[in-house]
Amino acid sequence: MMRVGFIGWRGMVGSVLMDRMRAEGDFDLIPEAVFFTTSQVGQPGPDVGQGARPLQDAESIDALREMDLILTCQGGDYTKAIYPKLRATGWDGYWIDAASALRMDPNATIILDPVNQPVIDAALEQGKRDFIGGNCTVSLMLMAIGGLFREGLVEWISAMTYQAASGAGAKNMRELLSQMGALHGAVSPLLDDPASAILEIDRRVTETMRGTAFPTENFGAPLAGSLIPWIDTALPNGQSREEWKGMAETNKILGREGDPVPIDGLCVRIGAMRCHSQGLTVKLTRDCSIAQIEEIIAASNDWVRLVPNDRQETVQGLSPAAVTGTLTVPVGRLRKMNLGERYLTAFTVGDQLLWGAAEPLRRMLRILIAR
Ligand SMILES: NC(=O)C1=CN([C@@H]2O[C@H](COP(=O)(O)OP(=O)(O)OC[C@H]3O[C@@H](n4cnc5c(N)ncnc54)[C@H](OP(=O)(O)O)[C@@H]3O)[C@@H](O)[C@H]2O)C=CC1
Ligand SMILES: N[C@@H](CC(=O)OP(=O)(O)O)C(=O)O
Repeated sequence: MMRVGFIGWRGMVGSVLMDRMRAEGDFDLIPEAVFFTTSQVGQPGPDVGQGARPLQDAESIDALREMDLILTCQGGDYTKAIYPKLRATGWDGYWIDAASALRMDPNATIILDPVNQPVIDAALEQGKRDFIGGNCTVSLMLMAIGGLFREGLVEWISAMTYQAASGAGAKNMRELLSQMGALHGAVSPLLDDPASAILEIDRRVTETMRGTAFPTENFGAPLAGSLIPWIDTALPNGQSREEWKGMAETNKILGREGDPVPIDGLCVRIGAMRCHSQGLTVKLTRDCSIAQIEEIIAASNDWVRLVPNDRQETVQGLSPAAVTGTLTVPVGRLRKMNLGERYLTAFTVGDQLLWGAAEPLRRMLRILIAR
């Protein structure tokens, strides 16, 4: 593996990827890292230990064809525009992509190696060359409870999600903070006065949130102090596309499209910055003690962490505030439900820019470099 081309490296997902690759010394393993851009051709690229060379044109098929491997975080529109043209030239390099555009293509493999290394190995043996990062919510759910799937314990899952602003993009993270600031600004004199009436504060907050000056250009609705129970586009069956991905991508990741596990739920945007959370209901295929379930989950990968079903530990460790910026995927609130012994509930949190986006990509790059 000689030349690796990076596209989308300065965006939000790409920047997290670059940080992780630097931290793990990944660039030391790449003989030639070539950086592309759609808007800054010729400007100096990043220095990853090989000197800062001029950025190349990400729309030049000729330049892209020189690469043995392309890793893109540029987004689905870029993939749809460039990938078919590049393959049409006969280019047979590896394509690693953060965008969803190619995920369900039969030739593509969705990558999450701590969960589906055997699926990745089989794809490589079959000569497959397209390796696509999964949807953040799906990847984080599988990092959390992949062990239960591995043990054949999952009959079905209902996943209720609490998704961070970052999933909608950098502008949306800014808008969330602007909304928070606008709400605070509307009542700050009243907050400073301990004698002020809380219902008056609440009235002004509501008035501000509903006002035409409230910044909602990106979300289309208030998120700070509220929530948005719809993510992505609508499908004819009433699901949102984000909800559809839960079942479609999970079963593809696990390589069990022929015998799919039913998964469904509601996906909700909340005012967290970059951690997605999920409340899961799992119908187990057989009765299994909580101790056994905890053991299976804890042993399933190096990043999952069991949080005891204890108030203090949950409040301290099972939240976006505790997890953000880390690779740890805590799972807690594990207990059997009143519904019956085979109904398990769990809550999990994960950083959607790390395991939800950048981390599976850099790990796939390493897998390919090591071949
Ligand atoms: N956000 C998320 O949670 C997830 C996103 N993805 C996928 O990754 C894609 C990229 O997402 P994301 O990283 O959020 O997108 P960004 O909007 O942060 O970056 C995308 C591109 O915008 C260009 N750009 C223009 N102005 C700037 C600027 N000021 N700073 C940085 N980049 C700039 C860059 O391209 P150039 O250098 O060519 O100008 C950059 O690569 C998505 O479209 C999606 O397909 C996948 C999983 C999760
Ligand atoms: N849709 C996700 C983020 C994302 O980029 O998903 P996907 O990679 O499946 O398009 C969210 O809004 O939280």
